[in-house]
Amino acid sequence: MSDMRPKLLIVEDDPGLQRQLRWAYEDYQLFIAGDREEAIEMLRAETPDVVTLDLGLPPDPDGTSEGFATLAEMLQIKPDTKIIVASGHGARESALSAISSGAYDFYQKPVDIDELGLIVRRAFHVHALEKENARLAEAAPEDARVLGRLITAAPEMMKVARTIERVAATQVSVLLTGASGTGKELLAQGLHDASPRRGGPFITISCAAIPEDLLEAELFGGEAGKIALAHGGTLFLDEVGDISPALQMKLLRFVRERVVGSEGGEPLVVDTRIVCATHHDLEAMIAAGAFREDLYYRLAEIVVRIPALKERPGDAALLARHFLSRFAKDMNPQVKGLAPDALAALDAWAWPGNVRELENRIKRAAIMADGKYVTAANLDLDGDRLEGGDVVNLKAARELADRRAIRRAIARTNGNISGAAKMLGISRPTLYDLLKQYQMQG
Ligand SMILES: Nc1ncnc2c1ncn2[C@@H]1O[C@H](COP(=O)(O)OP(=O)(O)OP(=O)(O)O)[C@@H](O)[C@H]1O
Repeated sequence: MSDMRPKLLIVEDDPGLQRQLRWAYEDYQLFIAGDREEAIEMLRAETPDVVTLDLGLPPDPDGTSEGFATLAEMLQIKPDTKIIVASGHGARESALSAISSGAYDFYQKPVDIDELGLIVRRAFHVHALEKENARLAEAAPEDARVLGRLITAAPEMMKVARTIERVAATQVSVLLTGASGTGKELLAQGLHDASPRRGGPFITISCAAIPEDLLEAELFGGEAGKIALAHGGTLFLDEVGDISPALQMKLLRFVRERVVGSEGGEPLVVDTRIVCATHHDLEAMIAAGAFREDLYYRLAEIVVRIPALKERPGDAALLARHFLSRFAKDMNPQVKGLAPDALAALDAWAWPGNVRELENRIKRAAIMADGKYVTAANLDLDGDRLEGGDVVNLKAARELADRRAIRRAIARTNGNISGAAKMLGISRPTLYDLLKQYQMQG
């Protein structure tokens, strides 16, 4: 069976230390190089994701020149390699300049195996994250786009989009039903854009947002009314279930006769296509006498039900990435993606406000994130925010990240330590050690 463990390359010229390190990493496939030439050869042959590199290599074992040359060459060959450099005691400066040359992290000799183990593990974790985010950033946008601006990978939503495309070419009236924030307006716009009327205006009016007397003027107010403005295009009546019985009557008359009154008293003939949306159950409203049945049948020749975000598997993450890349670009360019705990939290959330809520949360998180990745805490979906206070130093930050990842893995595997260890990419004994170290038992 092929070895599936992640590959770690150790570049170290001291045979004693080589031996010591060989025993320390049971979770990885180890490759050991004693000088630059061997290191480069192994990098090319095995393409390890993480490398630990001693800066004092022959022929300059007491200096750092050969170490820096190796670092530069490796990064040139494989820039995504996470290289952790080792510096001698008191050589903090060279460690820092290695970081500015592209090293991922550093540790100081003499080696503390536990500390180095933690750094190596984090390096693998970060590498995996970056790879996953890069893959998704490449894969998602174009093929996940339907009807122009709609983003989805869920078959339920694809079906909706296909229906919209098909009815767009016809003259039938369409009623979109679905909860708030599911994308009804976006779909109505998509319908207009896919229809022969795309060159005409797309006029929207939200019937719930305007008091009744104003709504009447907005709709029917002669040449300046929304109905007349939609001539040659599409009129989108959002929240049509909220209009009063008197206005329902007037709307019915328009739908039948296709004319509105003008200032001069002459009726204006309006050629527009009506698309409606509502989050109400109109059939129940009809049964209760709150909505006219005759109007309903005029407006709803085709009814398209839009599934809630929760009913579209995978879409929360897909949309989150889309919104994040948009907002991060404008507001916080260092943010590159979503951390695994954020993805897990997106998955677990019920999304009562649907895509609109998701969009707002991602916008806020993009601003709040202070690293490369948006976390569950940034999304405000994280139960354990108490720990999210100011981070004192890198060690504390690592511990915090470890604790979060561990707690989440244990929660997701229902307390199964073996399963959680597997999910975290570490051995069971290592996980037990961490639980003890962080006093997370019980
Ligand atoms: N599938 C999607 N892909 C990309 N953006 C989306 C998607 N669905 C919704 N949005 C965006 O989410 C926000 C809410 O969508 P929209 O206004 O269309 O929802 P709605 O159902 O009309 O909501 P409401 O009933 O509250 O008016 C908009 O900014 C819209 O662009």
